[in-house]
Amino acid sequence: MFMSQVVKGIAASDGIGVAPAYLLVDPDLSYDKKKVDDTAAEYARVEKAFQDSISQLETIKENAKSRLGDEELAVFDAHIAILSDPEMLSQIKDDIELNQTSAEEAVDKVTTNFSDMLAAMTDNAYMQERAADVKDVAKRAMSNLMGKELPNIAGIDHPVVIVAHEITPSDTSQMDAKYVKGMVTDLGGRTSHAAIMSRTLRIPAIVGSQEITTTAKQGQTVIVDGLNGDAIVDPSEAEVKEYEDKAAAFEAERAEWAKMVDAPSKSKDGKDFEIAANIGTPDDVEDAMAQGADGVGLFRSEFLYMSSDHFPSEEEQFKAYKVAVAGMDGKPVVVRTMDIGGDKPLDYMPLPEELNPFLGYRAIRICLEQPDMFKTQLRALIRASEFGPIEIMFPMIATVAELRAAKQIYEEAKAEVQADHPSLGDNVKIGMMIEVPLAAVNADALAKEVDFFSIGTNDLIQYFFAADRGNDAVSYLYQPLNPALLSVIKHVIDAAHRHDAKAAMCGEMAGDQLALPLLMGMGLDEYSMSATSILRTRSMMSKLDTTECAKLVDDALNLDTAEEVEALVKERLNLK
Ligand SMILES: C=C(OP(=O)(O)O)C(=O)O
Ligand SMILES: [Mg+2]
Repeated sequence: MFMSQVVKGIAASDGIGVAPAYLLVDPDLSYDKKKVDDTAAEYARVEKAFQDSISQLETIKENAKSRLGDEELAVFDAHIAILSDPEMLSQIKDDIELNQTSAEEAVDKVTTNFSDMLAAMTDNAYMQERAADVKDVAKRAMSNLMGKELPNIAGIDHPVVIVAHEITPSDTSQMDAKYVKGMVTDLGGRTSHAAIMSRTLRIPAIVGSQEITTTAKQGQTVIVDGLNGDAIVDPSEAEVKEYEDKAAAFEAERAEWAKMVDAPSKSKDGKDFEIAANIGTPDDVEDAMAQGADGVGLFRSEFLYMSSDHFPSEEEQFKAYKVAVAGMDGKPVVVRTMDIGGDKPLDYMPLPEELNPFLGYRAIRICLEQPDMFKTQLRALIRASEFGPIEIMFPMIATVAELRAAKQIYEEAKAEVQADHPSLGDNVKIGMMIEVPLAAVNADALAKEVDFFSIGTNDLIQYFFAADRGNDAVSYLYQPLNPALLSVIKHVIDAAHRHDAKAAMCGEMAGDQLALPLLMGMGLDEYSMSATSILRTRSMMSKLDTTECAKLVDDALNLDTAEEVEALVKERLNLK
């Protein structure tokens, strides 16, 4: 009898997608050692595999041209150059002729020697990085030798559902949302960066399924239900029909929300709020405007650094910020200074090996240690403020001393810019993220020093509950509705207001339907979220009364568990 399989995971990005599975899993490249007799034929296999690899890279480069910049495209040229290296080819040839080794063994041995040699050049970071390139190229050549296909996200040119053990932010940045109809991973939590990117790209997604890579086979149809976290592998026709209907109902709801695009962000009783967009690159501004965002509440500037192969210069950064702020047409753009480290490393900026990178040398901690690098970003931002309202926000601030040090460096950067452009930067608002528990508790002292707070609940919850945000095994501890957490959030909002600072939120909780009435009841001013969630939130906000929301907060804070709060909110909202 026909049996589809349902794999359950964490719903990470709304929507429903159906397409054949594209496994982002490396093929098995192991081989048996053997002696060959016809060494000339064996070397001819190597030549063919290398030639095929070059042709594939040329095609991938050609296809990616419209989406990637010159620097990213140059990586393909570097890989082609390695495949044409006469020294490497002659060593492979010698090994086959002299030792009668198989093509697989010779390629494996020689490329491993090359990459080990490069990796050992500890005084030359550039050459060390090339070691990874040689490994990458060797993998392609080996798969061609063995007639196995290598996954290649940038080259996908037909509808697929991506199935992977784990997806990195750099994988998502190569995805073309036109073809990627959904994604399902074994690992990851709702606030992992891959999940956040899938929402930005509007790709229905399920993370933390634990078993999708063992259940789904290459090419098998997969339904991704990003609304409730079910992946249906090899569905029946009836199931496909059922989900097509569900997708149509979701689209109808979306069409209803779309009517809110020019509406103000107001509660039922007429209180004004702001609903802003979280963006990763200046290109996302277009979508933010199309979704009617009141501004950008979080520009994750580190993605600018991550998509480059070198440290972006002041001029390069200035151009990017200018595009973003000009694109928002007078609406404010909050740029968070670089939040590198944790799960967002930079290839060209070696960071120390750390046991706990999320608790380590990251974000503002790096910037305060390397003020010249920090100032380059700040000068670019101040200069871009000529083209629209830019606000600057510091990530991961724990103490008042850190905040003051960051502001001091900002003042120095401003003085440098003002030597050429007097008064530029005088209107730039300065804020900080609240994502370290100590900062949340100490919000009154910090609020005196800033124009605004933005609560980063992704990290705040991770640190508050001591539960890695990307680890599905502890995802039950992602509890935005936990009353103890809610009381801390309320304290942060109240502290901001006591000191005339604005209270914003840019963590994923800001777009959470069940959290919305609670946050409105606490008086949160700005809600910054994936652009895809803006209209749904605005629609829901227009139906909520702030006095009733405030009563809901009082009642919720008297409860003891997240489950009890969830039940209470659902009852008040008349949800099942
Ligand atoms: C918005 C946040 O920043 P990021 O998700 O980039 O860490 C957060 O921590 O909530
Ligand atoms: Mg954060």
